[in-house]
Amino acid sequence: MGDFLAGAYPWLKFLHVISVISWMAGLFYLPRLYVYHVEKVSKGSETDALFQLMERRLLRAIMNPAMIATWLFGLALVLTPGIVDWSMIWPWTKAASVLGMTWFHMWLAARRKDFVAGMNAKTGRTYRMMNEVPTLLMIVIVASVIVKF
Ligand code: HEM
Repeated sequence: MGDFLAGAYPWLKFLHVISVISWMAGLFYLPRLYVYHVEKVSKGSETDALFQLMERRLLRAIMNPAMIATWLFGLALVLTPGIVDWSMIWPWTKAASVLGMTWFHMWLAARRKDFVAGMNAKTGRTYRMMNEVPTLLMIVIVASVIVKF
């Protein structure tokens, strides 16, 4: 299995990065949709239904599959011989940040259910602030995998 993963390494990394880009696009865009949803749309209106549809499609059709693919190809890279040296710092900062990113994804999914139930209690300001979370985590992750401190 080690030999197979080592041979497939460039392709695994290619697939990992493509999945990451798709996942991140959703992680940046969904909180922006929530900002406009909470600030500009009245509950029960036609626009409310349209926002709920866009949010559901973005989460189910793009973000969930992209997150799963990112994890699968990322874990395959972890198992590839000679790629991760756990005595260094970067695998730990990366691991902590991807767990944070996954938590953020789950938080967004829970907030979508609040909108569906007509029970959103968060303000546009909260969603604007939470929008910075994936940016900060992305900076730590990319520094970890590129600089490899
Ligand atoms: C979800 C769990 C994840 C796991 C288990 C994982 C694991 C890995 C591993 C082991 C590598 C190979 C490093 C190397 O070749 O030296 C890698 C590469 C990479 N990862 Fe992840 N990763 C995950 C999520 C992410 C996320 C969320 C991002 C971006 C926000 C990301 C960005 C990258 C990039 C840009 C590379 C290529 C670095 C290079 O050029 O070598 N990864 N990942």
